[in-house]
Amino acid sequence: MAPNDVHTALWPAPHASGAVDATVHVPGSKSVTNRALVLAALASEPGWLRRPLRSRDTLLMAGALRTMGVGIEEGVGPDGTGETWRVLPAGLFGPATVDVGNAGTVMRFLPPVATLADGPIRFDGDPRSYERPLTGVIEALRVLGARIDDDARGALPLTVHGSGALDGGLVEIDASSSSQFVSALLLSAPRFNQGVEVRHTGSTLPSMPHIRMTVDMLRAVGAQVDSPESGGEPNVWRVTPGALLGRDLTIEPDLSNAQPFLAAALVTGGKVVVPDWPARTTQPGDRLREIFTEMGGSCELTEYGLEFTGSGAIHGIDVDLSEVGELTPGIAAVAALADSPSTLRGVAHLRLHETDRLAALTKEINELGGDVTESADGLHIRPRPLHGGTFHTYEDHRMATAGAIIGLAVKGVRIENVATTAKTLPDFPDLWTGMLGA
Ligand SMILES: O=C(O)C1=C[C@@H](OP(=O)(O)O)[C@@H](O)[C@H](O)C1
Ligand SMILES: C=C(OP(=O)(O)O)C(=O)O
Repeated sequence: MAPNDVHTALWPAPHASGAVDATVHVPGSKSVTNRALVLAALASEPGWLRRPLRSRDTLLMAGALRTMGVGIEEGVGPDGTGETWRVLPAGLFGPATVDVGNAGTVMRFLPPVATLADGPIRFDGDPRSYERPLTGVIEALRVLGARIDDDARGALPLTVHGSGALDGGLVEIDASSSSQFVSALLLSAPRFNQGVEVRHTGSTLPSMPHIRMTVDMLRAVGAQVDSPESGGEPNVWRVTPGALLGRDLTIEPDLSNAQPFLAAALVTGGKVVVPDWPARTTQPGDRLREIFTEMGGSCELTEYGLEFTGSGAIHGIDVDLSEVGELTPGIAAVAALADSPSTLRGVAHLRLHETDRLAALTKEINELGGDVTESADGLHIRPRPLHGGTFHTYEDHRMATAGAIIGLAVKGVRIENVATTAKTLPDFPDLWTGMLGA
């Protein structure tokens, strides 16, 4: 296959001939890996990331930090076990060019890091990265003392003229289009001269668990953070300046990437076990235990992991997904196969994710015979008998896995560019066929 053909290649989504019964080892969390890389790079001593996710988004993050001077070595952990990245912090410097791909975490978390570099750091990425919201980060960094040349739209491509330090201080932002604006400012803030006080002024704020993940991970490396959850004002976060510790951190499995496998148990009335499901976590994917139970499954969380069992019935759901927006494509796919209608709400910001996910899900499910309509902030899904056809993915990993879920129950679904799952789960096709025992 010629290199470009991968984008138009069609993958015949496997149809399940019976109930699945599988154990699926899900690779590490994208969100945890990329936060851990940033925090380790800003620490005052070396650290380890054990079982990091190796996918397009995390390799872009590691590559970007390396171009700014950080050492990231392949290796084994301090006890001699486990695949590990050893991160060696160093003085950050430019000139350097960062490729953000279409990774929200890279395009938002790294401009604040770049303000601490000595020299210009240019940011560029996939065409879609030019359309994704970034103004909140750019404007906030300017208020905090940074010099940034952008394209006047407040978007990529841009150059951060790092001067080796940033004043920091108080900043107001509207993060209603992405929680990553808040996370980005907090992650680098221990290294700002005055730390930071971030005040979110917008009417809504999506993906709160991801902000809690940022706060928890900052605290775990020694940062002092005041947050709304710890008794602070709503929508206000404060980070005190200070040195960060190098840690030995084992990355949790990516619970959002566990979604298609749990969905397979639900859709086929089977059973899937995901080892190492954390007992406590800030990952939004943990909400699947509740959401997929309401949709017809049941689950048991043990020391070994999560065992999720389908009953054979799939029910529709009326749910606000604003906290867990990245679960929407997988929930929509299951909802299209349910025995009653669903309403998914609170996710208008998905129109500016990897693709316009609300439009893409509506179009692709309807082209298979479905009945989906967009609302102002989500989807109405009325299940209909579906038929085979091409499921376009718009370079969106979660569209590809959503199509694969439908393919389990509907013969003849062909997923365009399944390779796009490499953004966060390069092993997806193999894990999927392995789960099905193919
Ligand atoms: O901080 C993070 O790791 C993420 C935050 C969320 O972004 P938005 O708040 O932009 O939806 C989520 O959708 C994305 O997949 C990962
Ligand atoms: C929205 C997502 O990614 P990103 O980190 O690029 O925002 C996602 O993974 O669903």
